[in-house]
Amino acid sequence: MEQQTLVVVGAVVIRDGLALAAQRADPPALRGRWEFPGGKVDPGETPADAVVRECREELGVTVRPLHRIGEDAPFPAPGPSRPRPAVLRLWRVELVAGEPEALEHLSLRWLTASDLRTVPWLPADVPFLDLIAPLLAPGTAVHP
Ligand SMILES: Nc1nc2c([nH]c(=O)n2[C@H]2C[C@H](O)[C@@H](COP(=O)(O)OP(=O)(O)OP(=O)(O)O)O2)c(=O)[nH]1
Repeated sequence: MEQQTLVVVGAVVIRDGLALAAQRADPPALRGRWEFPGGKVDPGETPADAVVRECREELGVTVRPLHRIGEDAPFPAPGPSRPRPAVLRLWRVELVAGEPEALEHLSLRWLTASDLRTVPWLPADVPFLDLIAPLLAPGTAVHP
């Protein structure tokens, strides 16, 4: 039987020309890799609502989705027995309230365009970096 494609949303929080990147804590195979805060869309939930929910759960902040960045990027999501077909869908979001905290991640970093490729991203995120870099300040952050 064909498996339904899983939709994973990621929030690209940009503030003062810096993009927020989050370092995964788990599962062990993904620990230490970097991603955009987010997760799986729940049944009956819109992807934009999932972005807002995940940012509240993972960062403790309120965000407002602005627009999607690029197209869905297919990737094999790790499953309990074998990988599931999934797509990564990124949204640019505005930080409305709160200061992001690593509630579920190992750490957070604010990245400039030149910092963007200095962290080991999950593979599905890499094609998006060319679209995100032009939205960011060019130089190296003083307090990344
Ligand atoms: N959140 C997020 N997940 C990503 C990104 N890139 C990428 O390949 N993934 C993968 C990692 C995971 O296999 C999957 C998302 O799973 P997740 O564990 O974050 O989802 P979730 O928050 O809903 O967690 P759970 O309820 O299943 O525990 O998508 C990204 O930028 N952000």
